[in-house]
Amino acid sequence: MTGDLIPGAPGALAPSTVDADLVVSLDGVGVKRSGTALVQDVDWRVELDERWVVLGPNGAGKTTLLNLAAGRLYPTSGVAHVLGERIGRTDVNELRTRIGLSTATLAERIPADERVTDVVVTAAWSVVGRWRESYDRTDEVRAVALLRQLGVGHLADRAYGTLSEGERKRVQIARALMTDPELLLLDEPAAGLDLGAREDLVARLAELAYDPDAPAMVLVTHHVEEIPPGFTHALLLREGGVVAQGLLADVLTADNLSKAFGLPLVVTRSGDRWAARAA
Ligand SMILES: Nc1ncnc2c1ncn2[C@@H]1O[C@H](COP(=O)(O)OP(=O)(O)OP(=O)(O)O)[C@@H](O)[C@H]1O
Repeated sequence: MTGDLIPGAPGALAPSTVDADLVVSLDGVGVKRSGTALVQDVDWRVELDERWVVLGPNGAGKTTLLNLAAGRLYPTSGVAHVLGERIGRTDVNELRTRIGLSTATLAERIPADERVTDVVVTAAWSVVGRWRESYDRTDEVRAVALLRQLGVGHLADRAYGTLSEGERKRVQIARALMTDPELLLLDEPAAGLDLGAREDLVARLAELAYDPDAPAMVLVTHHVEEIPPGFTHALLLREGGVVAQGLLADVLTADNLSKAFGLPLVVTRSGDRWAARAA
C-alpha cells in the first residue's frame, strides 16, 4: 500500500513523443518519501502485447510501481512515460481514463449499497458512487457484458456490499475494463480468495491474457501460484530495487525468487502454472 498520490493534474503540457508500442517506459525511476527510497533506479518497458506480473515480498515497492504506471504517482528521480505521456508533464486526469486500475484502496471507496452494474458503469466517469442520474444505455449494456465475461453477470442488480470477496474482485476487474483501457493494472487481485475463487479468477485472467484485443496488463502479486497462464513477463522487486525482469521462464528461477523473497526457495513449473516453497 502506498500513500501520497498525485492530487490532480499539474497543468497539461504538450505530449512528449515516445515509441507508440511502449505502454509503460520507466528510465532510472525512483520514488522517495521522507528520505526513504520506495523504489529506486527502475528501468522498465511494457509493450502493447505484453502481460507482466510484478512479484516481491511485503514492502518491496510493488504498489509504488503500479501507481507510477497508473500515473498516480510522480517519480522523484528519472523519467516515466505512460501511454506516450510523460508523467508530471501531462493531464493525468485524461490519462487515467485510458488506464484500468483495480486496487484494494479503490475498492474500499465503493459504497456497500451501490448496485453492482453501477459500480462498473461509474468507471466511465472515474467516480465511485452513482452521482449522475443518467447513463447511456450502451454503458449499461457494456457493464453487464463485462460482468458476464467475469462470471458475475447474475449479480448485476445486487448491492455490492452483499457480495463475497471473490465476487467483489471480479466486479472490480469488470469496472477496471469498463473504459476499454489501453493498460490494465491489477494489484493483488487474488488476495483474500479461497482456493476455488482463486482458481476461478486465475482462469478468467488467463482468458483475458490470451485475448489479443485485451489491453497490456500488469498484475501485482506475492505468489507465483497466482500467475495466470498467458502472462508473458515478470519483474521481481526487493527493497525497491529490481532483482530480475524479462520473460517469465527466464525470470522465475529458484535463484531469482530466493533473492527477491530473501529465503532459499524451490520453484516448480507444471504446464503453464508455477509453484514455490521453501528449500
Ligand atoms: N507515503 C509513504 N511514506 C513513507 N513510506 C512509504 C509511503 N508509502 C509507502 N511507503 C513504504 O514504501 C515501501 C514500499 O511500499 P509498497 O506499498 O509499494 O510495497 P508493496 O510491495 O506493494 O508491499 P505489500 O506487498 O505489503 O503491499 C513500504 O516499506 C512502505 O511502508
